[in-house]
Amino acid sequence: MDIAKVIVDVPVRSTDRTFDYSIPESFKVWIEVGSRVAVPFGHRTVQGFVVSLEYGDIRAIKGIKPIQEVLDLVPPLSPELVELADWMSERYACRRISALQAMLPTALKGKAERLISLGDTEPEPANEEGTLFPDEEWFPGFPDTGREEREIADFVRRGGEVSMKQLTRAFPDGAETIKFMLRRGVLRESQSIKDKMGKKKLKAVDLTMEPESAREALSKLPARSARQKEVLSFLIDMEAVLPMPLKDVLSALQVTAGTVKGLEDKGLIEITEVEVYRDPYRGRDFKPSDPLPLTSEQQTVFGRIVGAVDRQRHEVFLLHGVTGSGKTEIYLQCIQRCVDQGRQAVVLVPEISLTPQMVERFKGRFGSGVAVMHSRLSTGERYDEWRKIREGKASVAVGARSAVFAPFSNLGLIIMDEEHETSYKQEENPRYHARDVAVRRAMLGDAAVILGSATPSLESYYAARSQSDENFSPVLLEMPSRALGNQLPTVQIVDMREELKEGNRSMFSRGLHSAIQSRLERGEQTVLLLNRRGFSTFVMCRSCGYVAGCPECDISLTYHSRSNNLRCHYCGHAEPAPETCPECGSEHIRFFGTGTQRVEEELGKLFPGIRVIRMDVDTTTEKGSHEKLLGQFRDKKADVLLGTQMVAKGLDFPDVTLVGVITADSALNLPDFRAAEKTFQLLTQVAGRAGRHKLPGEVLVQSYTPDHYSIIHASRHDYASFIKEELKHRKALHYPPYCRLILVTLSHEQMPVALRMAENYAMNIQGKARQRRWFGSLDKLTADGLDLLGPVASPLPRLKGRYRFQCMVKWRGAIDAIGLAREVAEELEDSLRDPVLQISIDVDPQMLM
Ligand SMILES: Nc1ncnc2c1ncn2[C@@H]1O[C@H](COP(=O)(O)OP(=O)(O)OP(=O)(O)O)[C@@H](O)[C@H]1O
Ligand SMILES: [Zn+2]
Ligand SMILES: [Zn+2]
Repeated sequence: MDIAKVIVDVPVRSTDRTFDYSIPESFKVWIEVGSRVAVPFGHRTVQGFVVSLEYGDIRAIKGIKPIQEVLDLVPPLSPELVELADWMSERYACRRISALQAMLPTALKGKAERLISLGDTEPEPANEEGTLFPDEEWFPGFPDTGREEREIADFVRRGGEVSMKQLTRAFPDGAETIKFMLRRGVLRESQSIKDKMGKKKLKAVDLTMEPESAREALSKLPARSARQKEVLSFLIDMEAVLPMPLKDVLSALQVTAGTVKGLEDKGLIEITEVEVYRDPYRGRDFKPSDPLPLTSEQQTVFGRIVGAVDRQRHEVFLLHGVTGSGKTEIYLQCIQRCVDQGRQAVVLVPEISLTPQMVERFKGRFGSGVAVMHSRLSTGERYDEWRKIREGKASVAVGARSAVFAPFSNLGLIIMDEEHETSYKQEENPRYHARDVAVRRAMLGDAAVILGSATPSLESYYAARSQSDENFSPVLLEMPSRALGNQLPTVQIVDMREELKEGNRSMFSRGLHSAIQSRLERGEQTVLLLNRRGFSTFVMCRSCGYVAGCPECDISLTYHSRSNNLRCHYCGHAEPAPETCPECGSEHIRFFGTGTQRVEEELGKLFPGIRVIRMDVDTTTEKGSHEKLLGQFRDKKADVLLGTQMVAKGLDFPDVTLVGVITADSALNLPDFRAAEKTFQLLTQVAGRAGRHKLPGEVLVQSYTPDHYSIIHASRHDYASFIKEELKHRKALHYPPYCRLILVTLSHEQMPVALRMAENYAMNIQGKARQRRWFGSLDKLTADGLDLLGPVASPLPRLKGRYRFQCMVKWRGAIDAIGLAREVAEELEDSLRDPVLQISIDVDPQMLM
């Protein structure tokens, strides 16, 4: 191969294509598709990724430059991942470089670095006058410039090559001289790519000779070197585990580094550096677990999945199993099958449920072969877990969203737990959804996919049922009963309007109050969920439960305090905020809001002495705090676990018999067409925490809209009925899964400019769609086509000093709407050449901000 096609890491759109570089002879064995290289680009050296290799006559290509450096011995990306990045760039209208970068740990985000080495010119000779007057006091105005120059040259010579940073640190006042030396060619500058974080090295001690000879040397050591003799004889005994970390030697024998150094000076041992992995779970024991005999329901599902795993065939399964049905056990046994075949597996879990309990279940079964990747690890730890995967030291990766890019070479199975979770969608560029990426990656590599959930997303469930999408038609597998044979907990809905009518203004209904009381008396535990999503943005009547909604869009209006009005973020409808309830005339109409802290205080007042663990963003920022709080709750150091969404998922505590939901409705009122779906999912999940073992569970759901179908169906554990009703709404209003969305946000520092751009964008995309005969209202479009809503101000109308407007493209069918949205954006950017203008494209948005 002679030519490498490289995607360069330069943040402008015009570079979103490959550039050709020649491959120097000495690099030919190292360069593969997926290699990371340093290449000259303009006047700089930049990082790039090799995406293909070609034969060719490099002399025929004018101006072709050679690759400067290969940055890793093992390419950080596989050909499969490179192909996946290509697909992502089309699927999500993002640049190829941002897709490639999303696949790598932060530690590998290389930056160019200036390197200084000696040039051909000799430094200035010693200044004779200067040597005559060594005290440097003579002749002000004639400093010995030669001396500083020689010192700098010596420093560079010793290092061979030093970075500009090191040099200026060593000679803080030497900038002038360094510049002068560079200009005369005494020093030479080059550029290289330096990683953000290196590998961790540890000093280690090793014998320089066979134990036999070492023993002989030991006997010859003089008696006064008693400490040294002790060290040497220890090392001889430990021969099998050498090299041994220096610090372990020091602490085992209580000797100083000087003693060990003495032995090195005598040539008996050597102190080397070994690479170590920063293991975030070092020193932690995980209870080993054996495969459980499967229940018959599990057996059926397992048989179906391993059929695909054994044949190494691409197939996608949607595993719909109620809470506690034993989905995790299925995951574990499928992984085992996959690993037995010499392939690897990835388990994706939502960040928030990547609890120690979860990690323990995988580490307990597969030991150190499990790499864990999540955002609470340090950059170094994450890098090392990633390396463990790339270097073949792990065969299972458990992690959040980005673990879908785990650099396995022969991935056979991808599992996505709680597949309905919105956190699988990345909200910043590249705006990918890990579910789609997982399915695509598995397709490229003949791997199986399991999407598991007690409440599958409408998109997945609909796709499984209709089998109409050729790229995504999962096989539906159901597990309707719990693995331990116990019942799902009973759920009671408490009408909070009634409570208010009867004079109870507290946030706890009488029912929930007495339920907590009885748990305290029986020594059982309670989980309390405060759903904070959507608080204080909507207007609700406390007397009748009325919520102000948009007459056009069937979603709630958002309150804007500055203008004191209510607005719809889909269509732009606005109206003044009401003083009294338009339904019942009550004055108890207000903006809703309650924090976990207030609930905690209230608990303390109502139940003196109650022990509460509060889990929310405030109490879990510190590293390890999550683990600590849950550990305390498991050890029964508290009666109540109170928290936000975090307490709803994945927890499996035997003594939790009561789950209380403070207000079920808050998320219902978000300006989001998925509000009902999210409410149903959250209630089902949190209810599933109760009565998972021997003791039966009870769930109390407080609500101001107890008749809402999402709440009623959740209380009956009736997924099918909920889906049926929700699909009806989606169909009538043309929302996914009956169409797809692209959210285009345009922002600028100047409001009128931003607005004009957004209007232009809308006009242009409509015009082009019309030309292609795609445009029309989805009501009337029977087949393929697109419609456009907006422009309207974004729900966050001003962000970081920028005004934001959005257009929503609704489309369906086989048209290339994504390509069109991108094309119109790029044309607008090209015609304006305004660097302040930003256009972001979010395909299949989850958050409509
Ligand atoms: N075959 C089995 N035999 C005995 N116990 C089992 C079996 N399968 C699962 N269990 C136990 O049942 C409980 C629930 O299982 P698990 O946590 O895997 O369910 P899940 O479907 O993942 O639940 P959730 O969606 O609520 O997190 C666990 O305590 C688990 O150890
Ligand atoms: Zn009212
Ligand atoms: Zn509206």
